[in-house]
Formats: sequence, C-alpha cells, structure tokens
Amino acid sequence: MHPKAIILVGGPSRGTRFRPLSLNVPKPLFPVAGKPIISHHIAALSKVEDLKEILLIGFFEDSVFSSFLQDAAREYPNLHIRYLREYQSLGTAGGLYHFRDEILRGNPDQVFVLHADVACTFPLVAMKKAHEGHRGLCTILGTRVPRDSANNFGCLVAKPDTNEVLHYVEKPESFISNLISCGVYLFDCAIFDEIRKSLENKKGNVETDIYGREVFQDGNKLRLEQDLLRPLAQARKLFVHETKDFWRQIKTAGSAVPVNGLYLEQLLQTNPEKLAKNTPGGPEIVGAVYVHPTAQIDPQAKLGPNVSIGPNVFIGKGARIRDSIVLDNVDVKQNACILHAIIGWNSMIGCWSRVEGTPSAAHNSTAVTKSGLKIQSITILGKEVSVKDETIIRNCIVLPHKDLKSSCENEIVM
Ligand SMILES: Nc1nc2c(ncn2[C@@H]2O[C@H](COP(=O)(O)OP(=O)(O)O[C@H]3O[C@H](CO)[C@@H](O)[C@H](O)[C@@H]3O)[C@@H](O)[C@H]2O)c(=O)[nH]1
Repeated sequence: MHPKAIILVGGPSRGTRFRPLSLNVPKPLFPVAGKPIISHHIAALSKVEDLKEILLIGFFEDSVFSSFLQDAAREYPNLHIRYLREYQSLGTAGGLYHFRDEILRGNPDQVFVLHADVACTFPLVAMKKAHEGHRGLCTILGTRVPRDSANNFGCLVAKPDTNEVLHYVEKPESFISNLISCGVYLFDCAIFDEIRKSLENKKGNVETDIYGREVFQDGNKLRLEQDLLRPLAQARKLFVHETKDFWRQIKTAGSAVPVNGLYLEQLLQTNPEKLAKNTPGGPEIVGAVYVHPTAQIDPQAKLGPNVSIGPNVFIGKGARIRDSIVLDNVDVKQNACILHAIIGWNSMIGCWSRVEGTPSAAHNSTAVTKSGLKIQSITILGKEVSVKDETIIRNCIVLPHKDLKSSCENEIVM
C-alpha cells in the first residue's frame, strides 16, 4: 500500500477565534510544545510506512508556508511536503477535488486527510491497519466526548462489533451520540468517484452569481462532512477507529495552553530528552517543560508544569511560570508570575507583576464569550505588549502593542 497525506490548513478568514495571536502567525504555524501545530501532524505522518508526500491545502498566500516548508524539508529529507493554494475557500472537500490530479499523481492507493486544527496522538498506523481489515472506503478517527459538548462535532453511531458507521450527523441539534469525528480520515483513492457523484448531486443546487458564474447555493463549497461522509455512511462504506488517547480541537487561542500540556506530557513519555531538566545551579523545573536552547532562564526562576518557552526569551530571578506559553523574545522581569497565559512575541512583563488566567473547565469548549460576556479563561497578551511593574492582568485578552500601566480584570483590551 502506498498512501499520501493531506493537511487541511484553512485560510486567513478562518482563524478569527484564534485572535489576537492569528494576527501575527497563521494558526497552523502557532507553536505548541516547541513546534508549529502542524509539525505534530507531520511527525506522526512521517512514521507511516511508504508515505512519501504530504500536501498542505488551504487558501493562505503562498509565502505564508515557505520558511516552514524549508525547515520541514531539512527535518524530513525523505518526505516531499508542498503547499497547494485554493483560489478561495472551497470547503473541506472542495480542495481535495480541485487538486485531485496532484493528489492522484504517482498512483497512491490511500489518502490520509487531517484537519490542521486538532491535536491528538494521531494513531495513523493503527488506523491504517484497521482500514485494511474492512471493506469500507473511509476510516474516520473517533473519540468519546462529554455528552453536553458532542453536538459541536460530527457525531457517529457505529455498530460496536464491526465499527461500521450507521449514521453520521454533522453538529446535530439534539444528542445523537458522544462518539465524534476527530477530523482525521483515511480514504481509499476510489473516494474521488464518490466526490464526483456528490458534486453531480449538488449540481441541482447550482445558481448563477452576479458575474454569471455557476455557484452552489451554499457558496460554491463542497463539504467533506455533509456531502461525502453522510452518504458514505448511508452506503455502509464508512468505518470508525476509536482512540482512547487524548484529542482536542484548537479553535480559540486559549485552547493552545491545554494542548501544549498534552503534547508536553506525550514528549515526557516518548522523548524526555527534548524537555528541560533540573540541573545543579539551574532553574527549578516541575513536570513537563520545553525551553528553547536560546532562552535564558535565571537559576532562581521556577517553571512548570505545562510551560513552553520560545527562542530568545529572558526570564529573571524569582519569576514563576506555569501552564503557559511564552513566545519569542519575551522579557520576564524579576519575581513576575505568569499562570494560565500566553505571552505574545516581544512582550515585556514588569517586576512583581502577575499575568494570570483561569483554566478552562469545559472540555473542548470553543467559545470565547457567552451571552455577550467574555468567559473566564486563559489570559492572552498579543505581540509587543508591555506590562508595567507591580500590575495584575487577570482573565484578559490584550491586543498587540498595548502598554498596560494599571491592573485589569475580565477585559478585552483593544
Ligand atoms: N483547505 C481548506 N481547508 C478548510 C476549509 N474550510 C475548513 N478548512 C479546514 O478544515 C478543518 C475543519 O474546519 P471547520 O470547517 O471549521 O470544521 P469544524 O467546526 O472544526 O468541524 C469539523 O472538525 C471536527 C473535528 O475537529 C469534526 O468533529 C466535525 O465533524 C467537522 O469535520 C480546519 O483545519 C480548517 O482549517 C476550506 O475551505 N479549505
């Protein structure tokens, strides 16, 4: 078997809940556990036997991924990784169909499709084995979520003995099942015939726009979920492979903090040498902590658990950081405290200041506000924010380039 892989990276109009961080970096390249979100996908794909090509498909400018692709080519010399740009958002299956000739070049027999905005252990090898053991056209990675959040996802009802999916409903209005789609699929290449069929069905929905072009009623998009997976389930060609490992969506900026923690914990089990260690005369490290080799940490600082420190960060004496991501070139002065927060590039946190958020209780919550009010959650400072000495910033989202001279709580600082 010779598989290829696609990562659906979306485009600039989609990362809005990831603001203010997506103002400076596209969400798929935001670093968690020391590397861009989609590097975790690529690391897992690199372990699939005979997989040689990965296509990132999205509607960002071409230049957005160029330096990432150069780094990836150095790290994975045996993988060919490219970016293919949709001229506009074509929907989760539209890009697959548009680039079908590229995808089918070299005659692969299977295609992995991974959403960029999910984090998990990506058990792709196990999924492939399961896929080859049944007669379906697609195996979907599934996970169980709490009942009250299930309706935010694609819900699956499957036969427990065969894992055959009997019903697939995308974000149903009422509860159907707590087994949901993780946004990770393995398709046989015969799927392109099914996409063609579903396109033909949609042709009945064609209208003409003001420029005389043919568009589908739902904005010229082909949706993997409604237009493909649902009919596949009806035809009994969809199977689920349930994972018991962690799985999270990365929608809001704050969701990067728990995801950072999960990936760091995974590293602690698989590659502990990549994490910071307690050394004589070094800072105190608690649990899983990643520190970039160029960062300077005072020996009297205390970090962790669940902390990632980016390149060229400086952390002063007596500083305390836990459950946080500190991005490049941040200066954390003496005795500052950072808890449940993301500190944007080039920011400065003054002496004895506190920047803190609240851990989000809701599993896989995707909302930033509820009934028009900001939900208490991770505090996020955008790029180049400065926090004056002895100031407390609690449960806030702060846009880039702000100078915070007095304390604030539960605010979106614009
Ligand atoms: N290339 C491309 N990518 C897209 C497009 N639209 C969305 N994507 C990418 O496709 C993924 C899914 O995005 P959404 O459309 O926002 O769907 P969702 O609300 O996250 O729900 C989907 O994912 C859940 C798992 O995270 C599923 O449970 C659910 O069924 C559904 O597939 C993201 O990585 C997003 O960047 C598009 O037009 N083009």
